[in-house]
Amino acid sequence: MTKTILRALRGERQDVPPIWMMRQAGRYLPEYRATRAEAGDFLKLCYNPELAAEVTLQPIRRFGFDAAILFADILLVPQALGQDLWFVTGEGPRLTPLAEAGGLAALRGADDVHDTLAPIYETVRILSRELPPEVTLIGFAGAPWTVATYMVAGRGSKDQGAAHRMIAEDRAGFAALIGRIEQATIAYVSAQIEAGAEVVKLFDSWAGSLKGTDFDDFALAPTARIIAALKARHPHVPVIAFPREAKERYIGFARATGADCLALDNSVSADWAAANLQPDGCVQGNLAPGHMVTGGPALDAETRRIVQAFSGGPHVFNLGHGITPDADPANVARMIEVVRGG
Ligand SMILES: Cc1c2[nH]c(c1CCC(=O)O)Cc1[nH]c(c(CCC(=O)O)c1C)Cc1[nH]c(c(CCC(=O)O)c1C)Cc1[nH]c(c(C)c1CCC(=O)O)C2
Repeated sequence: MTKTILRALRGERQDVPPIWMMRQAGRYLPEYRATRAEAGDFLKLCYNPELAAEVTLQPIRRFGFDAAILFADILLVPQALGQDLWFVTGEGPRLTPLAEAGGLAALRGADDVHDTLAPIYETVRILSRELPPEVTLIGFAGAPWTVATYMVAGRGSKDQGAAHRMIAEDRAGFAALIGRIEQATIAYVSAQIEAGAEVVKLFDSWAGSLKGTDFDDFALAPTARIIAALKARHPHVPVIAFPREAKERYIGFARATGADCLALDNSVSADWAAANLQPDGCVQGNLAPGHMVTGGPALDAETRRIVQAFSGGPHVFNLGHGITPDADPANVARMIEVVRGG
């Protein structure tokens, strides 16, 4: 029997939507914190296939989600391209800003990423052996724009100002950077699929800060080219696109890029998305992650409202963004119970 997530991604409506959660392996779980301590730090955990597979499996064992997402990070691609990467506890990722690191010319070619990323493919192989047969394995990468914002600034930023400045000052140079990330992403994600990933998700977490033709050139077009390249090699592997905070640019995004499913943030309304996006294919997401912290009757009500809003078409239940470290695992268990009819 085809797995529930694959059925949804192929456009099938189901009475009970399949469910998984962004950042389901993470610091809100005590078993994750223990395994990360055993690995040493977050990056060592990403590059340790046995332990990365272990943390991927933890939320499956604890909650029985319908999908597991490979444990890794979108910033491993810039690292594989040769940019220094480290994480500052409590603050987030740091890279040597691209201009200081010698610019695009100093980066490796897109086909040279596999030496660094080989342990990730090993994690995927372990997971495809060890996951329960009904659970779907999702691979992922960052979309080029979001990855580029970190590469240019050397860190996360609220407004992605450094990348926008580069677009204004050197549009051709920025387009070349996007092209390099795009090629590396195709190589990386193809290798994940060949190792056993059954679905791919492309995270464009900062898509919302691109407007007009910048959105077309740096969010929509690179995503469309990546999906076209993946579909040429692996036509049966569904792709989930996540142009977070794209607002009205969500409309038509699935059709224009060839994505099989749109992941929704929690700023769009479920009724609007059901009317405007679901007719084009599967939708995923939308529950505000804060409910995993606060729980209670509002969690039940919002979960039911989203299930109801999307009940007329293909739907994968998920949050609108990643679960936060202060979340209570009991609220996750309750959300799943409500989705499955409790
Ligand atoms: C922008 C982005 C990143 N990474 C990712 C994105 C896109 C999705 C989003 O918008 O959140 C994607 C990501 N990061 C991680 C995963 C693993 C799979 C999963 O969802 O469980 C995935 C899919 C692990 C992680 N990636 C990170 C953690 C926390 C690290 C830790 O354990 O200390 C995890 C579990 C670190 C990370 N990684 C990144 C940041 C900004 C941070 C710091 C912020 C934070 O701490 O939450 C870059």
